[in-house]
Amino acid sequence: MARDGARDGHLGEHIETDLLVIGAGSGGLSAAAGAAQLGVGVVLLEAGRMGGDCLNFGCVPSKALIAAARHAHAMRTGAPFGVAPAEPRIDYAAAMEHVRRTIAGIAPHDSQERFEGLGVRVIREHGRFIAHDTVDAGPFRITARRIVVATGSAPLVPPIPGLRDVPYLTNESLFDLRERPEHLIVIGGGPVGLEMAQAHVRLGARVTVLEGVEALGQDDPELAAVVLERVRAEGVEIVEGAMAERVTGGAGALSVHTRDGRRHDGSHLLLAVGRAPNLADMGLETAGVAFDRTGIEVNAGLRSTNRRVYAIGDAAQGLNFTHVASYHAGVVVRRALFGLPARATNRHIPWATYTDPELAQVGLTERAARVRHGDRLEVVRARFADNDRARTEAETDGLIKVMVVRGRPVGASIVGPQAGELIQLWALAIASRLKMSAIAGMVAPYPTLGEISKRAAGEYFSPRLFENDAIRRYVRFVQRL
Ligand SMILES: Cc1cc2nc3c(=O)[nH]c(=O)nc-3n(C[C@H](O)[C@H](O)[C@H](O)COP(=O)(O)OP(=O)(O)OC[C@H]3O[C@@H](n4cnc5c(N)ncnc54)[C@H](O)[C@@H]3O)c2cc1C
Ligand SMILES: NC(=O)c1ccc[n+]([C@@H]2O[C@H](COP(=O)([O-])OP(=O)(O)OC[C@H]3O[C@@H](n4cnc5c(N)ncnc54)[C@H](O)[C@@H]3O)[C@@H](O)[C@H]2O)c1
Repeated sequence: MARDGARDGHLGEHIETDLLVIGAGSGGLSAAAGAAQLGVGVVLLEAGRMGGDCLNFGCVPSKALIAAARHAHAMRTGAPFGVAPAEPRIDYAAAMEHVRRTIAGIAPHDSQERFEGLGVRVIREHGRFIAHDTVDAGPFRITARRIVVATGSAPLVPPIPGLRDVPYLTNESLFDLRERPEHLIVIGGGPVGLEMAQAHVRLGARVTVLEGVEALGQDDPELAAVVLERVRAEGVEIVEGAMAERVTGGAGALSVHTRDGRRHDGSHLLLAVGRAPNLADMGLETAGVAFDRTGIEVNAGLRSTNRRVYAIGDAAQGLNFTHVASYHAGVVVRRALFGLPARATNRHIPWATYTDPELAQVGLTERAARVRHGDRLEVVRARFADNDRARTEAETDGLIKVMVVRGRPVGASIVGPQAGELIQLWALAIASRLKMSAIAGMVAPYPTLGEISKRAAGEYFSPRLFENDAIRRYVRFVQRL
């Protein structure tokens, strides 16, 4: 409902609505679509591009560039298959054109027009709280019964001396490049850094990754090591324990000085040292919404310290993934619109890093499971080297580890081909509290990479079956009968 704003001293339009969503990225779009389709009045604010980070600067462009790089890599590595290896002639601008086309192809799904078609009132303005239930956005003042903050995050720019004096790239500018960097220095060995490092080396750039602590440090170190070994073998120089402390030089010739006293020279610099939630200039204090540098403080129902205001996705404290933002949106819709006691948990949330080989995780890592469950933990493993499909593809690097407590998986870690696809079975198993017997009993088509999951479950039961004297005696007894 819109009313004349002049009465409250505001000269623009004053809108009253059931739900105001701030931010049209993965989280905000899911929340707005869900609510609008239930017939609720929704206003959606977006200050930048519809689709947010994932579509414009994150998942989609990075995976599109990775796909281009995979083609280049395949040309160099055909020898074992009898295909003469050839050094590809790479048109970096054309690879980036594939990135642009991919974004453009998906954009209509996230567009203003589509959301207006769903009945959402889309306003392309920056939102700022002026009261606990009211947000100003350009000429609009919006009062809402419920407000969802889905403002996402931006690349963290640390206060490294000299950094602001050199042209540096982030995920927001990298995909605008049309000329291949000659020597890309990446600060940060997390998923952004490693995915883009491998893509660039495959596309013919020299690449150095400087990681202050441990590369891919959020993942199981044994599995992360498999990725790092491959990425290094492809030519990326990965320096761990190399905290960037100072940057010197200028466009085309810059140097990063690390705490260990070394200097690393390159032509371009990519910052990939994490994310900062987009919460500045939002008037959150005015609205009584508590937050810190990691995001808005929320309870299990994703409600902030202001009971009308929810926070989802990268704007909330917790994991930063597109599927988490969408999952959060579902929790908020169920809670705010249906009044259901929905709660968000990370217990069953998977994530994957799309290097080659891929690295995927759901639930507890071995280290975390050991701390939580102590001696009750059993870890079963299976290797891609023992998977027939992986052999046919000559993709035998990698393994799966499943953390099991009292017959149920509490975590799974996979490094290897299509780990991001393979982790999904374990995400389902953990979410649905399935037993290992359910996985062992599943019939998987042969030959598939997915058989590795069944094999891991088999590893759990093998010692129980084949090394159990009572079972052996019973089988002998049945045979005598
Ligand atoms: C390079 C890279 C690769 C990634 N790859 C993956 C991947 O493969 N898989 C995966 O799951 N995740 C990936 N991520 C993470 C993923 O992009 C984010 O977790 C996801 O986009 C978060 O969604 P969101 O809705 O919380 O925020 P966003 O998508 O960032 O959307 C927030 C929106 O809010 C708008 N906004 C901000 N403040 C305001 C305001 N005050 N008023 C109005 N609008 C505002 C912004 O303009 C933005 O459009 C990647 C990230 C990066 C950087
Ligand atoms: N495949 C995916 O799902 C995917 C891909 C990319 C990004 N993401 C999301 O985006 C988030 C951000 O990714 P990211 O890789 O930017 O951040 P990250 O926090 O995961 O990794 C950043 C790395 O930079 C290092 N670092 C920090 N300061 C440094 C310095 N001064 N010098 C050297 N190293 C330094 C840290 O030790 C850390 O290892 C991830 O947490 C993830 O949630 C997901």
